[in-house]
Amino acid sequence: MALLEVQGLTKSYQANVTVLQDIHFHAEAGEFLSIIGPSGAGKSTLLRCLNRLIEADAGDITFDKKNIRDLKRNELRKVRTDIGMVFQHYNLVPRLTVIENVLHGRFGYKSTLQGILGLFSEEEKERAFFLLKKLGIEEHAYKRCDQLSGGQQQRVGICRALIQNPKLILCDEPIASLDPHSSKVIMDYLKSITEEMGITCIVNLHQVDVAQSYSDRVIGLNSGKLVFEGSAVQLTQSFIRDVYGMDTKELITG
Ligand SMILES: Nc1ncnc2c1ncn2[C@@H]1O[C@H](COP(=O)(O)OP(=O)(O)OP(=O)(O)O)[C@@H](O)[C@H]1O
Repeated sequence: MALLEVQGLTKSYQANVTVLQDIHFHAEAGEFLSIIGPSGAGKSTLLRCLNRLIEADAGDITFDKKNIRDLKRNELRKVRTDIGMVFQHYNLVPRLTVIENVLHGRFGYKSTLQGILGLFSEEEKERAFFLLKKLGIEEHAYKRCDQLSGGQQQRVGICRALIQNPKLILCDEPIASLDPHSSKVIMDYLKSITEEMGITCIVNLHQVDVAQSYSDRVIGLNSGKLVFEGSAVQLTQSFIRDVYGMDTKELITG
């Protein structure tokens, strides 16, 4: 069985305006899956429905054999420790240090009091340093996050997701605020996470060429409908036109 199975997912924010319509797809363990589509297609809504940051109206989301949409608050909290999230604007606490931000990824495992007091074990701290080293930013561990570049902050965001020991990482336009070099660094790290750690990554992207280079599979949304699902190789010009209604040349990042 796939790690994640989505069936018939539907979402409207307002009556008669369907943002996601009957979406079906799956993601295997260790797979790198991109979601592409024009602005407003529903990519962020879809990603956020997966961990119930946004509540879908209908459909099933089966993650690790559990139907996410049926879970009660405490069960959902537990399942969310298996699902990391990486955001376009990093969502770090700017005045806190890099290491403190990374350790925030352990909050899902703590009681409220432990969380407030910032009680972390030596093992958790060692793991945080290990991850910072892996992402090449251990020298910045004690700097405030607002002293880091965008690319470095995104690496902190990835470390914070990884310290959860997730099975799945959802990345909502992780490179949309970054220059081409930093974007490549982040995409390379995300790819290595799937390959070396076996963690599934689902990544919303605006750049078709990036999706094609990094993904095992791509899904394409247009106006809330799934209009493509297949391997990067199967994503031909004709399918790209179905997704965007235009030629790829306008979508290549260069
Ligand atoms: N909270 C909300 N309330 C009402 N409508 C919303 C809300 N969030 C998103 N929408 C609408 O839902 C549609 C899909 O938005 P969504 O952000 O999921 O698209 P997207 O593909 O991620 O777009 P982008 O690439 O520009 O980020 C858009 O028409 C948007 O205006």
